[in-house]
Formats: sequence, C-alpha cells, structure tokens
Amino acid sequence: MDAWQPGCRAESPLVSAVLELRDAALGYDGRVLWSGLDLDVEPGEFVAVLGANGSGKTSLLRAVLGLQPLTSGTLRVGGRPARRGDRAIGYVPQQRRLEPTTPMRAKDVVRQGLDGHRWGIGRPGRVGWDQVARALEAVEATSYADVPVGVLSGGEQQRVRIAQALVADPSLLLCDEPLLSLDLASQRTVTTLVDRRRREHGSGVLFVTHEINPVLPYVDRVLYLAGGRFSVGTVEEVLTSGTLSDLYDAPIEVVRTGGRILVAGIPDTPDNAHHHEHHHDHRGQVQEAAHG
Ligand SMILES: Nc1ncnc2c1ncn2[C@@H]1O[C@H](COP(=O)(O)OP(=O)(O)OP(=O)(O)O)[C@@H](O)[C@H]1O
Repeated sequence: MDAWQPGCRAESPLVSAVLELRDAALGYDGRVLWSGLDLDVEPGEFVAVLGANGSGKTSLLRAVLGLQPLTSGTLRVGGRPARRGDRAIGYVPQQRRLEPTTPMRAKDVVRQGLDGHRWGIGRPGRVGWDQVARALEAVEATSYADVPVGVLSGGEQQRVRIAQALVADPSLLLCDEPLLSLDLASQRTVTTLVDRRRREHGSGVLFVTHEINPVLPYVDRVLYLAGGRFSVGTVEEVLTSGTLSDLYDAPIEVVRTGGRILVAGIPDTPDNAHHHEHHHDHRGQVQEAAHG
C-alpha cells in the first residue's frame, strides 16, 4: 500500500537523494566541527543525528537550511544547492514552550509554514487555509485549531509545530530535538507522526536527538558526530562499543537490554576537536545512548 519503502537505497537514477552531502566540512572561526562528511538521505529514509553537546548537530541543520555556509564540500537539497526559504524543507526547530500570551492561534502557527515571514502581507488565500486544515488534521490537532498556541500543552504545541513543518509538503524534514521535555506519550506521538510522514509521503528525515531509544523502531541509519569526526551506518553498525570507542578515542561500552540501548562512558567534556585528547579522565557514568 505504501508508495515508499522507507530506507531503501535508491538504485534507480529516477529516485535521487533528497539530501546529498559530499566531502562536507563545517566550522566556525577556524575550528572544525566536522569534515569529510558524505551522506545521502533517500526519500522515506529516517536518519537520526546523534552526538554530544556542541558536536555540530544544529549547525548541520542550519547548513541544510542555507543559513550557514559549509567550510568546504557540497550540499544539495533535492538536487539543488542549499538556499534559504526552500519550500522542499520542513523544519521543526529546537524550541521551548511558547508563552501563554503568544498572540497566535494554532492554525496561524501552521499557516506560517506556508507564508513564512510574508505573514500579514497580502490576503491569506482560501487554498492556504485548506492546506492548514489538512496539516492540522494529519497531526490530529483539528480540535484546537482556534486555540491560542501558548495555552496548549507541550505535546499539543509540538503537534502544531510538526503540522507547520509539514504544511508545504516537504520532501525533506529536519527535526531538532523535537522530543525535548515531552512525556513518553507525547514523544511517541511525535515519533509516530514523523514516521507516518516518511512512510506515506516519502519525505526523508534528519532527526537530531540526544536519545536514540524513542526513535529506535524507526531509524534506518545513524549519523553520530563526535570529536570533529563522525560515523554513519545502521544502529547495529554505529552504536557499538567498538565504533563509539574509536570515535571518542575513549573506552565506551554499549549495552542492549530490554529492547533499549544504553551507553556507558561518554566523556562529559564539551565535545570538540581541540579537547579530543583530554577525554580520557571523564568516564564511568551510565547514560542513555548518545547523551552528551
Ligand atoms: N554562529 C556561530 N558562530 C560561532 N560558533 C558557533 C556558531 N554557531 C554554533 N557555534 C559553535 O559550534 C559548536 C556546535 O554548535 P551546535 O549548536 O551545532 O552543536 P549541537 O551539536 O547542536 O549541540 P547541542 O547538542 O548542545 O544542541 C558549538 O561549540 C557552538 O558554540
């Protein structure tokens, strides 16, 4: 029934990657966050982006959004160079709860996904509102379409943000820690919505998260950033004691138990290339996978 097989590698030249990075590097002020990155995200593929605080996960999304130039290499979205305001991209930014006084209804927030900063200029067309209604329906938020967003629960607000990211029918969905401070039920709602989107519409997904476990059932591949380096592959390939110990240059232990992945020994210093060699003295704590 589904038109897309999530995560399948496109053999056909007709189905090209929604995101292509070639020998890509990013840094600020001479400091390299990561380099040599080759990554293709295929239609319908769910790629989790893991890594310690400061390893460059948000910066990667900003590069894809055309907000941050690569230091070197190339980046293409749907075969075109990255550019600001690309309608092919849906974005769920890292964000805290909205203030109760935020002067917007849920449907106005979703509408911004169509109009962006042009909101208020010109008349909102009927077509736009129909799309907004469909997006709210897809995330099962129709009942609070007219409610001021600020008074919605954290989980409800996150549904509205996902509707905003999906309203323009993006081929690539970028999510920056969308599970942050949500309870387990709301986390499941968010992951299920994202999964349904990529299954039913073939959107590729880059999903930044500190926690692999809530997305474990959906993840096709993991991009793990650490210490100026990275590892890309399936969960089985990347989240192993061997791979992570290599990546951090420190002894890391990965334990699978009860369908969950626990990682012990992630250095707790800020993760960047300069501090790479000082990581050895910080270890021993047991954390959820990939917590920084
Ligand atoms: N515009 C900028 N100018 C200079 N340095 C920056 C800029 N943006 C980010 N950085 C630095 O780049 C590093 C990576 O930041 P980034 O937000 O990409 O990390 P992250 O992996 O998303 O971290 P976190 O998990 O804490 O959100 C940080 O050390 C940050 O201070």
